[in-house]
Amino acid sequence: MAVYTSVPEDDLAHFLAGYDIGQALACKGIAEGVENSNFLLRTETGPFILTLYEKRVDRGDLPFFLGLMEHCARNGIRCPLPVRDRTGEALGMLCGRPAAIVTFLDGMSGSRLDAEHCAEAGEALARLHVAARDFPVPRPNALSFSGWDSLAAQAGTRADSVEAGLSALISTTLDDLRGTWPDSLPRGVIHADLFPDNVLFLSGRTPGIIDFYFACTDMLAYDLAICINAWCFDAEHRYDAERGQALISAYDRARPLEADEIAALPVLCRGAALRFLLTRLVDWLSVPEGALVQPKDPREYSRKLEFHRGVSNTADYGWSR
Ligand SMILES: Nc1ncnc2c1ncn2[C@@H]1O[C@H](COP(=O)(O)OP(=O)(O)OP(=O)(O)O)[C@@H](O)[C@H]1O
Ligand SMILES: N[C@@H](CCO)C(=O)O
Repeated sequence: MAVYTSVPEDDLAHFLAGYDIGQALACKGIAEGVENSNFLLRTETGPFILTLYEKRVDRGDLPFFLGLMEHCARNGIRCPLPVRDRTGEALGMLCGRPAAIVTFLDGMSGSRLDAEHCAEAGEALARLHVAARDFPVPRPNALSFSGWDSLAAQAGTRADSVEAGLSALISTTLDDLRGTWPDSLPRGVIHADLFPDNVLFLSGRTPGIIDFYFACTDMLAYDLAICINAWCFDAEHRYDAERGQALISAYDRARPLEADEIAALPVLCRGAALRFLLTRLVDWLSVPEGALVQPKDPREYSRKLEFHRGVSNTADYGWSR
């Protein structure tokens, strides 16, 4: 459950009075997710998602995210659309938080992932990269390599209270990446959080893509590395080469990878594993008082990082062209 900010009925009624979607019939906090306060909002005109943006979303970035969703929808991606109020605004304030209403997307997140799910996710990611290619607004990635030192400093040696040796693993990985992090790969708009809970499968339809709130401008192959980590390990956090082969080859068919992107995948996967290890670790060590949230376990990503540290080339992921 992730509800950091509750919404009293009369505040919600006042907020909705500015929209043309009818009165609220129900508004329920949503269990999944850890970053924002999400509610399933049903009004007289149908289902919506009400989101109150929390600590990791900068209000100034919201026009980028909402504009990107509209751009992707216009370019064939099945994703939510922001609902604009009577003044044409997609972004408001509710209970002291920036807030927006988006359309509800049908579909289910895959609970038991298989190679088919991974192939669909790989293709969906590549289609998203192609669809967003001409989105005109840049947004630096605050959670790329340049942001990891400060996250590591926030956790500091408290990391070892979560798992013995974790602070050493983090500092060693940061040192390794400092000299090898790529800086000349193809760049564009990336989703940066395309985990299974952000892809909604529905038979006969392209997968729905939600949660654009980490989208930014960065290396496209880094987004693929984030997906390899999120989709291609089993419940015991062991790499599944069949899933990896399915995901990478489906991506490559929809947006052919360049040779230097292929060669860089192992280092990108290490960096992507470190990024989510660090954000999960910081959240794990600092759950706000009273928040209804189940933080995600950082040790899942220390396992994945250890795996990638043993990978010497991309063929080890089960895929080669
Ligand atoms: N437009 C939508 N249509 C249908 N369901 C949605 C939509 N947006 C969000 N959800 C549901 O709400 C859940 C949480 O949403 P979201 O992933 O955006 O939250 P979050 O706090 O950013 O979570 P995280 O970043 O940890 O994935 C999703 O997993 C999905 O079940
Ligand atoms: N998808 C992220 C949470 C949002 O950044 C994780 O699983 O750590």
